[in-house]
Amino acid sequence: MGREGGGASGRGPCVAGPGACRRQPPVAGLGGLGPWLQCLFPQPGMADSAQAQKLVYLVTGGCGFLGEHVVRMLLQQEPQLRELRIFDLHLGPWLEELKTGPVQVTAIQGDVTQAHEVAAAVAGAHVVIHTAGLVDVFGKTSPETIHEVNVQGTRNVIEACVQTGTRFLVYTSSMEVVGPNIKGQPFYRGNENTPYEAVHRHPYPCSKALAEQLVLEANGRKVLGGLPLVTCALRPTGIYGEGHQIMRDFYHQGLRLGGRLFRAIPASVEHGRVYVGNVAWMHVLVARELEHRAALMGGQVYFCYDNSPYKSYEDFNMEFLGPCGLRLVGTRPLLPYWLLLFLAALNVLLQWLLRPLLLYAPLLNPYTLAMANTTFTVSTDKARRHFGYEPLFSWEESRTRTIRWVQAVEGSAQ
Ligand SMILES: NC(=O)c1ccc[n+]([C@@H]2O[C@H](COP(=O)([O-])OP(=O)(O)OC[C@H]3O[C@@H](n4cnc5c(N)ncnc54)[C@H](O)[C@@H]3O)[C@@H](O)[C@H]2O)c1
Ligand SMILES: CC(C)CCC[C@@H](C)[C@H]1CC[C@H]2[C@@H]3[C@H](O)C=C4C[C@@H](O)CC[C@]4(C)[C@H]3CC[C@]12C
Repeated sequence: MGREGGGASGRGPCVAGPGACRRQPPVAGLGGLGPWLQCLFPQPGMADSAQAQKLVYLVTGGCGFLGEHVVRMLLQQEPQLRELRIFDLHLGPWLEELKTGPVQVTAIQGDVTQAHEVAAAVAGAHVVIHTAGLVDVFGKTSPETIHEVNVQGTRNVIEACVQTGTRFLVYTSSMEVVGPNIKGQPFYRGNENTPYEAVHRHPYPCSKALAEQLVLEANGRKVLGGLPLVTCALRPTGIYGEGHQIMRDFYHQGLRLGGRLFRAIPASVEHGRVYVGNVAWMHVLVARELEHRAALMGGQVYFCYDNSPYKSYEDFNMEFLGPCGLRLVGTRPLLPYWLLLFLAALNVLLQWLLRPLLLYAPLLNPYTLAMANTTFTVSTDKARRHFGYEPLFSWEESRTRTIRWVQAVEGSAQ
């Protein structure tokens, strides 16, 4: 079987340097009770798998938006799990509830930029899912820090695998490794092989591209014991779902504006979105299948996709915010693009002027405007062909879960 790669490989240059399956149905509605109930009422074949609980997984960034879903998904869907290590700079209080289940849950407070902390966490793990990262496109952190966490942190994870003999590494990359690029060229329903000039300037996509490259190049390196490291990278588009901070920000902004949001982006600009539960499920499947399909999957990249509809960023958000009482005003953008660009540039200036006094980091800046205003959507079946991925959550279920979560945010804000 020929190797896939090519086109939208995301290995294009960063023009600025670092500065610049076995599918199982979800245990619906059980929350963290799934594994418990499965123990009490074993399904056919469960006795075997319970005896085979032998694997140790490490999830870096396991307390983040995606990381928490990966952690919960592993506990629900990976019968071979014996120990789950959760490594994060900030540990969440919700981890406590997981510690009473049948899988040993080990919470490790640590920093991926500290090689010794990473090595200690990785030692003895069979699989590492590396989701930890600094997601900052708003200028909250310096480019150097973004590089340190996203690139050096990933290098530390790779070296820890090599030094301690861990063979399987799954890296959470991003669509931004490919685009939108600095020229604002559309990527319309493309796949992993679609030709596209992946050229970036912003520190975040640059760091993700460099880190992904490190991960893919590490595939095949000999780890302690002499066996080869098997790596692959998952590239989610814009993730949405329970816990999505930016959705929460838009919701609160809409409430402040009297229940209205004002259209800024033409409805015709498609922005790729994928439900967090499906992204987590893809991570679990890849982690499971890497061993059996190392020759096919090692060194590969996969876009994360599901059946979420193709829409503009704002129209997509309204799928959830609409049922929560918000309205998107205007069928066309209310402000001309040049004025939005001017406001975005003004925000950069204000951020710089105010920096000695406070952190001013609004959602609108030239980079976020370009992202929202450039078509970037994926249409691929590579994950299905390579490891049998099918979305675990339908669009209807993803939508319902997200709406319920926004409504709960509303309830808790009152
Ligand atoms: N949110 C998206 O739309 C999206 C899309 C594509 C890719 N991604 C990628 O998915 C991953 C997770 O993103 P997210 O949206 O869940 O972000 P998040 O900020 O919610 O989660 C990141 C987690 O990493 C942890 N972390 C940060 N710095 C760390 C450090 N130095 N050491 C240890 N842990 C550290 C944070 O504490 C946090 O819990 C990131 O790698 C991101 O690049 C996210
Ligand atoms: C012009 C304004 C009215 C709207 C601004 C929206 C802006 C904050 C949104 C638009 C697109 C969003 C990004 C996109 O969904 C994909 C990713 C990839 C991921 O790796 C990190 C998050 C990120 C950058 C989203 C951040 C918020 C963006 C820029």
